[in-house]
Amino acid sequence: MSAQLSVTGLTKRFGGLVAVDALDLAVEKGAIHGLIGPNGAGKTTLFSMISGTLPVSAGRVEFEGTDVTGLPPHRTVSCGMVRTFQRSAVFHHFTVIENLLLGTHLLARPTVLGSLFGPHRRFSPADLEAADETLAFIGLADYRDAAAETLPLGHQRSLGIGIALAAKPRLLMLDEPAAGMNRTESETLMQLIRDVRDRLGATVLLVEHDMQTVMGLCERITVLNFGRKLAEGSPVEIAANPAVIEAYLGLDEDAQRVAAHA
Ligand SMILES: Nc1ncnc2c1ncn2[C@@H]1O[C@H](COP(=O)(O)OP(=O)(O)OP(=O)(O)O)[C@@H](O)[C@H]1O
Repeated sequence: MSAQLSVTGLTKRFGGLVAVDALDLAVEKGAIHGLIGPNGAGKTTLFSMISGTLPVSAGRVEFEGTDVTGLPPHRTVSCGMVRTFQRSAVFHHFTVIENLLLGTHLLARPTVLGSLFGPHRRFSPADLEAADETLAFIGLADYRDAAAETLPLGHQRSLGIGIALAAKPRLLMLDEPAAGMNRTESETLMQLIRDVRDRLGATVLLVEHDMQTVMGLCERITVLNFGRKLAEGSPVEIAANPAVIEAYLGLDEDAQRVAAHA
């Protein structure tokens, strides 16, 4: 099977620091693929290069056979790749349905102002219908007209995913979606991510520190360390990999989480 996302020799240098070092990564269509690694391993930098928010120093990113290296974010979105950020990216003062409506327009525009005040600022009945569909899909129909800032963290994260879904991604990239969540919230999130793959057919690539979420959700996991690929395999293979456990040693919390799944 050929990869939907193919990263070759991708490199990011910040002055003398090589944050991502000649990395190769293949993500299969329809996979839920996890990216883990100790703090500073280069996970977010990799995401940012793939999604076009950070220029690459070297290497190539191909999506569905097209070279998307260095394209700005609104172009990668048009190609079908949508990324969320570590902190939940919702518009706090807007209602839930307004957030989803903005998502439709925002993600495909180069600037926020362009989306709010540009020629397409009026929402059509079709936009509203699509936003309501997404609202039901993310399980927030009861909160339709609530201000986003009043939602609990788990719901805000679901809304963040809903905003990303408005752009109809074929690859959804999630940066630490479960950060700060309690177990119940992360279970709900995991089900939503499975639904994104199973019901919408999107591939999911996620960075996550919460091992229970990663191990329970992903079919394939890539481990980064110092900007390089340390290991790749199924959750069972990764949890039993001595190099992976070694990389996490000394980082007490993460080490315990990895060891707990070995
Ligand atoms: N804009 C920047 N300028 C300089 N150095 C940076 C910049 N962004 C990241 N780095 C450095 O690059 C390395 C990789 O950082 P990155 O945030 O990608 O790691 P990460 O694996 O996502 O870490 P975490 O799990 O803590 O989010 C780190 O050493 C970081 O300090």
